[in-house]
Amino acid sequence: MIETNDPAIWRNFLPWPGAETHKHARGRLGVVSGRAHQTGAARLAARAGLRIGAGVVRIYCPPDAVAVIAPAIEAVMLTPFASAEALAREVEEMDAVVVGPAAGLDEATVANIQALASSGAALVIDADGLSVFKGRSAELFALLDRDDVLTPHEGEFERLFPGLLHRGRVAAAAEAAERAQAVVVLKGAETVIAAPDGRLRINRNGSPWLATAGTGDVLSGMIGGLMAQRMDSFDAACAAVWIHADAADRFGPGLIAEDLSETSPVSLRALWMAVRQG
Ligand SMILES: NC(=O)C1=CN([C@@H]2O[C@H](COP(=O)(O)OP(=O)(O)OC[C@H]3O[C@@H](n4cnc5c(N)ncnc54)[C@H](O)[C@@H]3O)[C@@H](O)[C@H]2O)[C@@H](O)CC1
Ligand SMILES: Nc1ncnc2c1ncn2[C@@H]1O[C@H](COP(=O)(O)OP(=O)(O)O)[C@@H](O)[C@H]1O
Repeated sequence: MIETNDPAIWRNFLPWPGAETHKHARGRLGVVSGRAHQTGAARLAARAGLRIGAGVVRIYCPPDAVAVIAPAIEAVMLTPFASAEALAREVEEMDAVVVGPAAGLDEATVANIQALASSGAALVIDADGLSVFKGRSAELFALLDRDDVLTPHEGEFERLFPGLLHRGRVAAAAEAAERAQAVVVLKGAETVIAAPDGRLRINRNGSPWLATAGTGDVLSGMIGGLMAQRMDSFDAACAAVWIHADAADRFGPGLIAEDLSETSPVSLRALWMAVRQG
């Protein structure tokens, strides 16, 4: 019997600010943007990370993207980087970093992930950050720590683990976490979350309203936002997957990815009240 991803399991581990908290202590999240014509995904992830409680969120972007992103953000901050080495230096202060959404399927993305892996930040790798390693997944796995998180949909999963889905989604996710030695979030109507130590949960509050562009980018930001606040990566992934779906369900018809960050505080408040009531 696979454990259902029930909030009662991780609710008490959710991070809340205390009287002595300041924004840097609360947790710092970095999000790597793609080039000038591919910046929306990073902005979606960054806003989601801020909404879920990271105290500081900074987008790192190629220099050509500054003029596009700067007018489209407020609380989220922005730093350009001109090379993978520069990115590695800039993210030194970050607790967690999201990389991959609309990053581009090219060697620059590979180099950026290699550079990020040498930083102290825990990584959430999504979208192009996964697809770019098609046919060379061992290179990606060699870079990962056990607290890093991969967030593939089935198409991306097949690129990294060809043929594995034939075993069924649950067995496939568990084997993938073992091979990657990282947390794997296999997205879908019932998202499966697997850790390299064998922990395994299946999420059953999935919402079909999530079947719209950019919702995966939001999820990566939510996971990264909780990891930046030092929540265990597996629990952070489980909590974010549940909150993401709960927020979608609360919004319902007409949902677009942008709405998730605006609705997630309602989900968070319900969890916060449940924790306070013991
Ligand atoms: N606002 C934005 O800037 C957005 C940017 N996005 C970025 O755009 C880039 C390309 O996105 P694409 O949607 O083309 O790339 P995908 O890898 O999602 O899709 C490419 C192909 O993969 C397969 N596929 C997709 N989802 C699948 C699923 N759930 N199960 C099985 N197969 C599936 C389909 O054959 C699809 O044509 C990515 O970097 C992505 O992060 C998207 O996240 C959408 C929003
Ligand atoms: N029918 C569905 N039921 C429940 N959740 C869904 C459904 N379709 C998509 N989702 C969720 O929506 C998100 C889509 O992510 P992804 O495919 O990466 O999209 P994008 O790349 O556009 O951001 C995932 O969290 C996935 O679990």
